[in-house]
Amino acid sequence: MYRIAKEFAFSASHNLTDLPEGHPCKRVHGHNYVVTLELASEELDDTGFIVDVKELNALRDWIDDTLDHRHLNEVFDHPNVTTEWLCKVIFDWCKARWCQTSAVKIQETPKIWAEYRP
Ligand SMILES: Nc1nc2c(c(=O)[nH]1)N=C([C@H](O)[C@H](O)COP(=O)(O)OP(=O)(O)OP(=O)(O)O)CN2
Ligand SMILES: [Zn+2]
Repeated sequence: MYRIAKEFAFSASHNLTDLPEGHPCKRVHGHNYVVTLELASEELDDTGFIVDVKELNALRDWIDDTLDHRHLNEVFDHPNVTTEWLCKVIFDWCKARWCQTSAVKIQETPKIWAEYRP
């Protein structure tokens, strides 16, 4: 199996609305998110690529236009944009474009990451 991965970064705010009163993450706060998109394939194209990594800049453009410097609760009209939940959203966006999409990992803080890998 061949695998490639590319990182993308954005900054955004969110609040986890359904957490109990007093939990700090119930308040609006921000993160510098790092998204890692992974693609996997048993085969390579004629150039020797799974996918040209340049093509993956479509995700960078979508992140810049949709997520960067925005309030994620508003973007998704969702009360709890957790890192896990966001991994699945980005995974589905990528899978619709690149069938080789195999996982999306998001680093929310230097100490926390989540991954969606079917
Ligand atoms: N399973 C999850 N748990 C939590 C998530 C999440 O996405 N998935 N998110 C949060 C908050 O967004 C929060 O911002 C996390 O950051 P922080 O409280 O700073 O957590 P740290 O572990 O980095 O900080 P400590 O001070 O070490 O606790 C909460 N939970
Ligand atoms: Zn948070």
